[in-house]
Amino acid sequence: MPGANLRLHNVLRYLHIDSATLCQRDFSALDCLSLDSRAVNASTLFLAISGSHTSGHQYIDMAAKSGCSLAFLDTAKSQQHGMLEERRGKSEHAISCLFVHDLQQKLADIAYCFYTGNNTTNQSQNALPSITAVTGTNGKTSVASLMAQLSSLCHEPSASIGTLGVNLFTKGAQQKLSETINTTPDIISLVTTLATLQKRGCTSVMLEASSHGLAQDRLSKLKVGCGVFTNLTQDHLDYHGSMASYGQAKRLLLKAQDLSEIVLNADDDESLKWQVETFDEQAVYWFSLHDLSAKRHGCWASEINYSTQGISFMLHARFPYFNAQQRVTGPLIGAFNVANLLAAVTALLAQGFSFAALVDAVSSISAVAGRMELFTSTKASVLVDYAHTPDALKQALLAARVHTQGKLICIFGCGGNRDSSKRVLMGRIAKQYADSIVLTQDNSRNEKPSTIIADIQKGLHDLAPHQSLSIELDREKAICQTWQASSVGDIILVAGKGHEDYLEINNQRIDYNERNIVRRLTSAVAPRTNTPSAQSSRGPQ
Ligand SMILES: CC(=O)N[C@H]1[C@@H](OP(=O)(O)OP(=O)(O)OC[C@H]2O[C@@H](n3ccc(=O)[nH]c3=O)[C@H](O)[C@@H]2O)O[C@H](CO)[C@@H](O)[C@@H]1O[C@H](C)C(=O)N[C@@H](C)C(=O)N[C@H](CCC(=O)O)C(=O)O
Repeated sequence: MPGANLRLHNVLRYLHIDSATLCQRDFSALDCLSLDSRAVNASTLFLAISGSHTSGHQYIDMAAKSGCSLAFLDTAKSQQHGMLEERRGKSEHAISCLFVHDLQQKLADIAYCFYTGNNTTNQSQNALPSITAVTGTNGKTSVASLMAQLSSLCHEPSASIGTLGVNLFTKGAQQKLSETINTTPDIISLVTTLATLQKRGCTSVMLEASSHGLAQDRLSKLKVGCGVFTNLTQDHLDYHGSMASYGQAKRLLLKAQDLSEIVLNADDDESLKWQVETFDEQAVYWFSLHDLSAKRHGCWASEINYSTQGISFMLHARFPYFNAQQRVTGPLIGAFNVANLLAAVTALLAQGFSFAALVDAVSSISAVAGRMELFTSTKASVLVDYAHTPDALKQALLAARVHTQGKLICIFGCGGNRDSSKRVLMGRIAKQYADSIVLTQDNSRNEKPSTIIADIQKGLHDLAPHQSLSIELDREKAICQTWQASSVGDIILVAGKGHEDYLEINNQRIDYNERNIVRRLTSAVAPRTNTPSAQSSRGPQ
């Protein structure tokens, strides 16, 4: 790996700027790139470009204050390419500014030169981890995470990049490396992350490709070997204007460099549009909850069982060079997760993974933290989920229902100082889909918890004879007491907090980690097993 000066030298060579331009100033500390003045320090080369709201040029002084010593400024043809200017703003911190023509278009190549020393996209990317991009309205995060877990269980360390930040998986164990501002980061952040991951031994990366990211060309200089499309439902119309252009933005993935394998959802009509737009050299694979038509290659599921231990189904794979089938089991909840798992397995098989190794690996996967995360025990199984809107609560309860053999118990509250109209709706949904309801505190902020609970109760009149309602404001106590009173076959859905690690009460954040509370409670009695026991005969709803 080139040293800091060598990195800069590589970039200057690519830009056809003589290194002597830098007048022998010492930039040896530079070891990373950033587009954002808020993220720079003494070792950052700041790349100032224009955006839709503002321009990086306005933040040169701010970057200097943070210790940044060199900035590249995007410049029109009127200014001389390669001109160096010393700036000393109000802060008295000096910063060297180098003017670069069409900096915006050169960002990817600058990043490749800086981090890999190569100035061709092909060479550079071969040195970095391979990329699978996952797009679609729902399931991106889960599919990317499942793929990274499975790949790491079968092969080398693998990573996911998306809504949950940058996560590195080694033999299935997850390590969070950093947060991401955008689901799909800008090209500079992406190449920076790929270089960091490569240093840590990571060989493959599963990247969430948002429609904004695709529409804004964030991936255009990235070599994406495999693309996965999950589904399309209504979202982001404020940005894309119509479902047609939202769908079109997603399909821009087909134009990604080097895309050779595409995985489509045979149960989603939008996939047909993808199929029509694929290029000859792209191989198409499918996944489905139903038998794939004999002409299609890919994976499907049959004999799906949902239990308090998770999902279990017969995995069928039909690929050009092999056919196989075997039962797989995993601690995941809901038909949508069967689909997510099928998408992940199909994409990995398409890339040459062994069927037997993948089947083995499935039993060791975990749900995404705080998203229908299953904790099994000798009493009820507990699901920790982030659902905090009426629709999300409904979907979580519907998914949990098919796994329940006894009672479905729902523990939840609502936030304070926010949209109060959802409270009664969430009450109604709990009444419609749960057997027992326990109301408790969520982030009440500076509202009285009893007022919030009274609002939820307005949706909980006239419960059926088999239903029960209780109230316990102390959230941890509510969970412990409910679990103590539960029986084998019951499922307790604790909704609202998910992966968060605080409660906001009286306008103060207090430490509160629901996943740890539930893990302690359930594992004190029995460690989690991944082997489904008694299974529900009910199908997905
Ligand atoms: C509308 C939109 O997508 N905007 C994105 C766009 O911002 P922009 O072009 O408006 O940039 P700008 O704010 O004008 O700033 C121009 C330049 O000045 C820099 N700057 C700006 C301010 C400052 O203090 N210092 C500084 O250096 C900026 O880093 C940027 O380089 O380019 C930025 C850099 O790549 C993105 O971070 C930013 O995403 C904003 C944060 C955002 O909220 N985007 C959402 C809509 C989005 O992209 N969401 C999708 C996920 C959607 C989903 O699936 O749910 C995503 O991929 O995250």
